[in-house]
Amino acid sequence: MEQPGSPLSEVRAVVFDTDGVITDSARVHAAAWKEAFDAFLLAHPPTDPGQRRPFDVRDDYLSHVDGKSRLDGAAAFLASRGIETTDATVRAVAADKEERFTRRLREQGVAAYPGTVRLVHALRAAGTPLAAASASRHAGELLTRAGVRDLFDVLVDGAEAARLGLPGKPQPDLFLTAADRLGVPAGRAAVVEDALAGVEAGRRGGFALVVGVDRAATGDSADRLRRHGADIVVRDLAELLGEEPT
Ligand SMILES: O=P(O)(O)OC[C@H]1O[C@@H](O)[C@H](O)[C@@H](O)[C@@H]1O
Repeated sequence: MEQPGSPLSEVRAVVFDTDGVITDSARVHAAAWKEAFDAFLLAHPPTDPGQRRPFDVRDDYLSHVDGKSRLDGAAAFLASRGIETTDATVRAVAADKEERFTRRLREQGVAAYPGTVRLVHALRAAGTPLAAASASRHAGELLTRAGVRDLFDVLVDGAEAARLGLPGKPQPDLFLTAADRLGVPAGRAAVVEDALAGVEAGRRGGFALVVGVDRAATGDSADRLRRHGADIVVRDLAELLGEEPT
Protein backbone atom coordinates (compact mmCIF):
# COMPACT_ATOMS: atom_id res chain seq x y z
CA MET A 1 0.00 0.00 0.00
CA GLU A 2 1.28 3.49 -0.93
CA GLN A 3 0.92 4.72 2.61
CA PRO A 4 4.31 5.68 3.98
CA GLY A 5 4.77 4.26 7.46
CA SER A 6 1.59 2.17 7.39
CA PRO A 7 2.23 -1.25 8.93
CA LEU A 8 0.17 -2.77 6.12
CA SER A 9 2.63 -1.56 3.47
CA GLU A 10 4.92 -4.39 4.66
CA VAL A 11 2.53 -7.26 3.88
CA ARG A 12 1.49 -8.90 0.59
CA ALA A 13 -2.11 -9.82 1.50
CA VAL A 14 -4.69 -8.97 4.15
CA VAL A 15 -7.35 -11.21 5.71
CA PHE A 16 -10.23 -9.30 7.33
CA ASP A 17 -12.63 -10.74 9.89
CA THR A 18 -16.19 -9.71 9.00
CA ASP A 19 -18.50 -9.03 11.99
CA GLY A 20 -17.23 -5.93 13.81
CA VAL A 21 -14.34 -5.35 11.38
CA ILE A 22 -15.97 -4.92 7.96
CA THR A 23 -19.66 -4.76 8.92
CA ASP A 24 -21.33 -3.32 12.01
CA SER A 25 -23.07 -6.66 12.65
CA ALA A 26 -21.26 -7.68 15.87
CA ARG A 27 -23.82 -5.60 17.79
CA VAL A 28 -26.65 -7.54 16.09
CA HIS A 29 -25.05 -10.86 17.06
CA ALA A 30 -24.43 -9.64 20.64
CA ALA A 31 -28.03 -8.44 21.07
CA ALA A 32 -29.47 -11.70 19.71
CA TRP A 33 -27.18 -13.75 21.97
CA LYS A 34 -28.29 -11.69 24.96
CA GLU A 35 -31.97 -12.38 24.31
CA ALA A 36 -31.37 -16.10 23.82
CA PHE A 37 -29.06 -16.56 26.83
CA ASP A 38 -31.18 -14.43 29.17
CA ALA A 39 -34.27 -16.46 28.26
CA PHE A 40 -32.29 -19.64 28.97
CA LEU A 41 -30.92 -18.35 32.32
CA LEU A 42 -34.42 -17.41 33.45
CA ALA A 43 -35.89 -20.78 32.51
CA HIS A 44 -32.91 -22.79 33.88
CA PRO A 45 -31.23 -20.73 36.62
CA PRO A 46 -27.71 -21.93 37.44
CA THR A 47 -27.38 -23.59 40.89
CA ASP A 48 -24.91 -20.92 42.00
CA PRO A 49 -26.85 -17.63 42.45
CA GLY A 50 -23.66 -15.74 41.59
CA GLN A 51 -23.90 -17.16 38.06
CA ARG A 52 -27.47 -16.08 37.38
CA ARG A 53 -26.76 -12.51 36.24
CA PRO A 54 -27.90 -11.65 32.71
CA PHE A 55 -25.57 -11.98 29.73
CA ASP A 56 -23.36 -8.91 29.37
CA VAL A 57 -23.15 -7.74 25.76
CA ARG A 58 -19.64 -6.44 26.33
CA ASP A 59 -17.77 -8.72 28.75
CA ASP A 60 -19.56 -12.04 28.19
CA TYR A 61 -19.74 -11.44 24.46
CA LEU A 62 -16.03 -10.60 24.11
CA SER A 63 -14.83 -13.34 26.45
CA HIS A 64 -16.95 -16.29 25.37
CA VAL A 65 -18.85 -15.77 22.13
CA ASP A 66 -17.27 -13.23 19.79
CA GLY A 67 -15.54 -14.77 16.78
CA LYS A 68 -16.62 -18.33 17.54
CA SER A 69 -19.02 -20.50 15.59
CA ARG A 70 -22.67 -20.48 16.68
CA LEU A 71 -22.42 -23.80 18.55
CA ASP A 72 -18.98 -23.12 20.06
CA GLY A 73 -20.16 -19.72 21.33
CA ALA A 74 -23.33 -21.15 22.90
CA ALA A 75 -21.38 -23.96 24.59
CA ALA A 76 -18.62 -21.64 25.84
CA PHE A 77 -20.98 -19.14 27.49
CA LEU A 78 -23.13 -21.82 29.17
CA ALA A 79 -19.97 -23.53 30.48
CA SER A 80 -18.71 -20.17 31.83
CA ARG A 81 -21.82 -20.09 34.08
CA GLY A 82 -21.18 -23.63 35.31
CA ILE A 83 -24.16 -25.02 33.40
CA GLU A 84 -23.85 -28.65 32.41
CA THR A 85 -25.11 -28.99 28.88
CA THR A 86 -26.09 -31.67 26.44
CA ASP A 87 -25.70 -31.32 22.69
CA ALA A 88 -29.45 -30.78 22.46
CA THR A 89 -29.38 -27.87 24.93
CA VAL A 90 -26.53 -26.15 23.10
CA ARG A 91 -28.31 -26.62 19.78
CA ALA A 92 -31.59 -25.29 21.14
CA VAL A 93 -29.98 -22.09 22.50
CA ALA A 94 -28.03 -21.65 19.25
CA ALA A 95 -31.22 -22.10 17.20
CA ASP A 96 -33.05 -19.56 19.36
CA LYS A 97 -30.24 -17.05 18.81
CA GLU A 98 -30.32 -17.67 15.06
CA GLU A 99 -34.02 -16.89 14.89
CA ARG A 100 -33.57 -13.69 16.88
CA PHE A 101 -30.53 -12.70 14.80
CA THR A 102 -32.27 -13.08 11.44
CA ARG A 103 -35.29 -11.13 12.70
CA ARG A 104 -33.07 -8.29 13.94
CA LEU A 105 -31.12 -8.26 10.69
CA ARG A 106 -34.32 -7.88 8.68
CA GLU A 107 -35.44 -5.03 10.92
CA GLN A 108 -32.14 -3.16 11.43
CA GLY A 109 -30.07 -3.95 8.34
CA VAL A 110 -26.29 -3.84 8.26
CA ALA A 111 -23.66 -1.37 7.06
CA ALA A 112 -19.93 -1.45 6.38
CA TYR A 113 -17.67 0.72 8.54
CA PRO A 114 -16.65 3.72 6.38
CA GLY A 115 -13.06 3.62 7.73
CA THR A 116 -12.73 -0.04 6.74
CA VAL A 117 -14.10 0.69 3.27
CA ARG A 118 -11.56 3.51 2.77
CA LEU A 119 -8.70 1.23 3.83
CA VAL A 120 -9.92 -1.60 1.60
CA HIS A 121 -10.10 0.75 -1.40
CA ALA A 122 -6.52 1.93 -0.71
CA LEU A 123 -5.27 -1.65 -0.47
CA ARG A 124 -7.07 -2.62 -3.67
CA ALA A 125 -5.62 0.37 -5.47
CA ALA A 126 -2.19 -0.90 -4.41
CA GLY A 127 -3.02 -4.37 -5.82
CA THR A 128 -3.03 -6.13 -2.45
CA PRO A 129 -5.07 -9.37 -2.49
CA LEU A 130 -7.83 -9.26 0.15
CA ALA A 131 -9.91 -11.91 1.89
CA ALA A 132 -12.90 -11.80 4.21
CA ALA A 133 -13.08 -14.60 6.77
CA SER A 134 -15.69 -15.30 9.39
CA ALA A 135 -17.02 -17.94 11.74
CA SER A 136 -20.48 -16.80 10.69
CA ARG A 137 -22.61 -18.63 8.18
CA HIS A 138 -24.19 -15.26 7.40
CA ALA A 139 -20.93 -13.54 6.37
CA GLY A 140 -21.52 -13.60 2.60
CA GLU A 141 -25.06 -12.30 2.98
CA LEU A 142 -23.88 -9.54 5.36
CA LEU A 143 -21.14 -8.40 2.97
CA THR A 144 -23.59 -8.37 0.08
CA ARG A 145 -26.22 -6.45 2.03
CA ALA A 146 -23.57 -3.90 3.05
CA GLY A 147 -22.53 -3.56 -0.62
CA VAL A 148 -18.89 -4.64 -0.15
CA ARG A 149 -18.79 -8.33 -1.16
CA ASP A 150 -17.09 -7.53 -4.48
CA LEU A 151 -14.18 -5.76 -2.76
CA PHE A 152 -12.79 -9.09 -1.51
CA ASP A 153 -11.06 -11.65 -3.73
CA VAL A 154 -11.81 -14.53 -1.36
CA LEU A 155 -14.46 -15.30 1.25
CA VAL A 156 -14.18 -18.13 3.78
CA ASP A 157 -17.30 -18.19 5.95
CA GLY A 158 -18.80 -20.42 8.63
CA ALA A 159 -20.54 -22.67 6.12
CA GLU A 160 -17.28 -23.22 4.26
CA ALA A 161 -15.43 -23.86 7.53
CA ALA A 162 -18.01 -26.52 8.47
CA ARG A 163 -17.80 -28.11 5.02
CA LEU A 164 -13.99 -28.33 5.29
CA GLY A 165 -14.15 -29.43 8.95
CA LEU A 166 -11.99 -26.49 10.06
CA PRO A 167 -11.70 -25.99 13.83
CA GLY A 168 -12.95 -22.60 15.03
CA LYS A 169 -11.01 -19.66 16.43
CA PRO A 170 -8.73 -19.44 18.36
CA GLN A 171 -7.40 -22.11 16.01
CA PRO A 172 -5.97 -20.34 12.95
CA ASP A 173 -7.38 -22.62 10.23
CA LEU A 174 -10.00 -20.22 8.91
CA PHE A 175 -7.38 -17.50 8.36
CA LEU A 176 -4.76 -19.91 7.01
CA THR A 177 -7.30 -21.20 4.46
CA ALA A 178 -8.08 -17.63 3.39
CA ALA A 179 -4.38 -16.72 3.02
CA ASP A 180 -3.74 -19.93 1.12
CA ARG A 181 -6.53 -19.08 -1.33
CA LEU A 182 -4.96 -15.67 -1.85
CA GLY A 183 -1.70 -17.47 -2.62
CA VAL A 184 0.28 -15.73 0.13
CA PRO A 185 1.91 -17.47 3.12
CA ALA A 186 0.78 -16.36 6.58
CA GLY A 187 4.27 -15.05 7.30
CA ARG A 188 3.75 -12.42 4.56
CA ALA A 189 0.12 -11.59 5.35
CA ALA A 190 -1.87 -9.64 7.94
CA VAL A 191 -5.01 -10.52 9.88
CA VAL A 192 -7.44 -7.82 11.00
CA GLU A 193 -9.70 -8.80 13.91
CA ASP A 194 -11.85 -7.38 16.69
CA ALA A 195 -12.43 -10.61 18.66
CA LEU A 196 -10.07 -11.93 21.33
CA ALA A 197 -10.35 -15.45 19.89
CA GLY A 198 -9.62 -13.92 16.47
CA VAL A 199 -6.41 -12.05 17.32
CA GLU A 200 -5.26 -15.19 19.10
CA ALA A 201 -5.95 -17.19 15.94
CA GLY A 202 -3.87 -14.70 13.95
CA ARG A 203 -0.97 -15.07 16.35
CA ARG A 204 -1.20 -18.87 16.41
CA GLY A 205 -1.26 -18.90 12.61
CA GLY A 206 2.10 -17.10 12.43
CA PHE A 207 0.75 -14.10 10.51
CA ALA A 208 3.25 -11.32 9.87
CA LEU A 209 0.94 -8.75 11.43
CA VAL A 210 -2.16 -8.99 13.62
CA VAL A 211 -4.20 -5.79 13.74
CA GLY A 212 -6.70 -5.56 16.62
CA VAL A 213 -9.77 -3.37 16.11
CA ASP A 214 -11.00 -2.02 19.42
CA ARG A 215 -14.62 -1.07 18.77
CA ALA A 216 -15.49 -1.18 22.48
CA ALA A 217 -12.67 1.24 23.39
CA THR A 218 -13.43 1.00 27.09
CA GLY A 219 -11.46 -0.04 30.16
CA ASP A 220 -8.73 -2.45 29.20
CA SER A 221 -10.22 -3.65 25.89
CA ALA A 222 -7.17 -2.55 23.85
CA ASP A 223 -4.80 -4.24 26.31
CA ARG A 224 -6.84 -7.43 26.17
CA LEU A 225 -6.50 -7.48 22.38
CA ARG A 226 -2.73 -7.00 22.73
CA ARG A 227 -2.46 -9.73 25.36
CA HIS A 228 -4.30 -12.15 23.08
CA GLY A 229 -2.01 -11.47 20.13
CA ALA A 230 -2.60 -8.09 18.45
CA ASP A 231 0.64 -6.42 17.33
CA ILE A 232 -1.12 -3.09 16.98
CA VAL A 233 -4.57 -1.88 18.06
CA VAL A 234 -6.68 0.79 16.36
CA ARG A 235 -10.19 2.05 17.02
CA ASP A 236 -10.96 2.50 13.36
CA LEU A 237 -9.09 1.10 10.38
CA ALA A 238 -8.82 4.53 8.74
CA GLU A 239 -6.07 5.17 11.31
CA LEU A 240 -3.90 2.90 9.15
CA LEU A 241 -4.30 5.51 6.40
CA GLY A 242 -2.91 8.15 8.71
CA GLU A 243 -6.33 9.51 9.69
CA GLU A 244 -6.79 10.62 13.29
CA PRO A 245 -9.00 8.43 15.53
CA THR A 246 -12.48 9.97 15.94
O1 LIG B 1 -24.60 -17.77 13.77
P1 LIG B 1 -23.66 -17.34 12.70
O2 LIG B 1 -24.18 -16.22 11.86
O3 LIG B 1 -23.12 -18.47 11.91
O4 LIG B 1 -22.45 -16.64 13.46
C1 LIG B 1 -21.56 -17.29 14.33
C2 LIG B 1 -20.68 -16.26 15.03
O5 LIG B 1 -19.99 -15.48 14.06
C3 LIG B 1 -19.03 -14.61 14.59
O6 LIG B 1 -18.46 -13.88 13.56
C4 LIG B 1 -19.65 -13.65 15.60
O7 LIG B 1 -18.63 -12.94 16.24
C5 LIG B 1 -20.47 -14.41 16.64
O8 LIG B 1 -21.19 -13.54 17.47
C6 LIG B 1 -21.45 -15.34 15.95
O9 LIG B 1 -22.19 -16.03 16.91
